[in-house]
Amino acid sequence: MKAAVIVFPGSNCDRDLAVALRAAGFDVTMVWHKDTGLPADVDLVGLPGGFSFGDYLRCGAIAARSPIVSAVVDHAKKGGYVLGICNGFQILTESGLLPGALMRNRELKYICRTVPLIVKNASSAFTNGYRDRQAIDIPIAHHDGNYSADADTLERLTGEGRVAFTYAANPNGSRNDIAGVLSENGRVLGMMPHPERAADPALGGTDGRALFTSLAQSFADA
Ligand SMILES: NC(=O)CC[C@H](N)C(=O)O
Repeated sequence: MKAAVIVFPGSNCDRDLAVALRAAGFDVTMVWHKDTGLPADVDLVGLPGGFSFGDYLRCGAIAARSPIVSAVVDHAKKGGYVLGICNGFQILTESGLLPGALMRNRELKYICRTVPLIVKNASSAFTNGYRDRQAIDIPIAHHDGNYSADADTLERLTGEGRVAFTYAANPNGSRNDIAGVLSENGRVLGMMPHPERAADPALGGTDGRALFTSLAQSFADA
């Protein structure tokens, strides 16, 4: 099981993501954003949280034009798995791999706290270790986490079971309380909350761990 974690200038959750993936059994390679190719036979690409390129223009907009992101888009188009967390989710919408956009939080403030989520789809490769409707606590840390998409897209996401997680108490104004969405084939997940920050008791919580073990189990079963 091979994973690549992409490192952009300003990433700050890349090592945490690598630690969580390694704990679940992945062999992880860190890949610099200027590289043009992913390691051979990579199963999963992780786009980490942080402040890539200082959040200039829009969060994730410059990172989405990095050389490596073309390779990540090709990987996804071939049916590869991609996990984008927080800034990684913003990069996924900016690169067109996921629909919608992450706008400024409703109160225009940076929010950094643990929030309750509801697992809306427990059948994806990312979430099969959870139960449907399970309540979990995961930290958020963002100023642009307000998920927005047009009405048709929101209806499609809900109808196709592509809303992976919702907020139990909406902290940022996201449409339909959306905290994480899946691609049409279920192999790309973008989420604003940080499961890698809740994957070890020493971090104050373990509700994020099942996301990494779900993935590991999915690859083991494949
Ligand atoms: N923790 C993060 O990845 C933050 C993402 C982005 N810089 C924001 O604040 O919205």
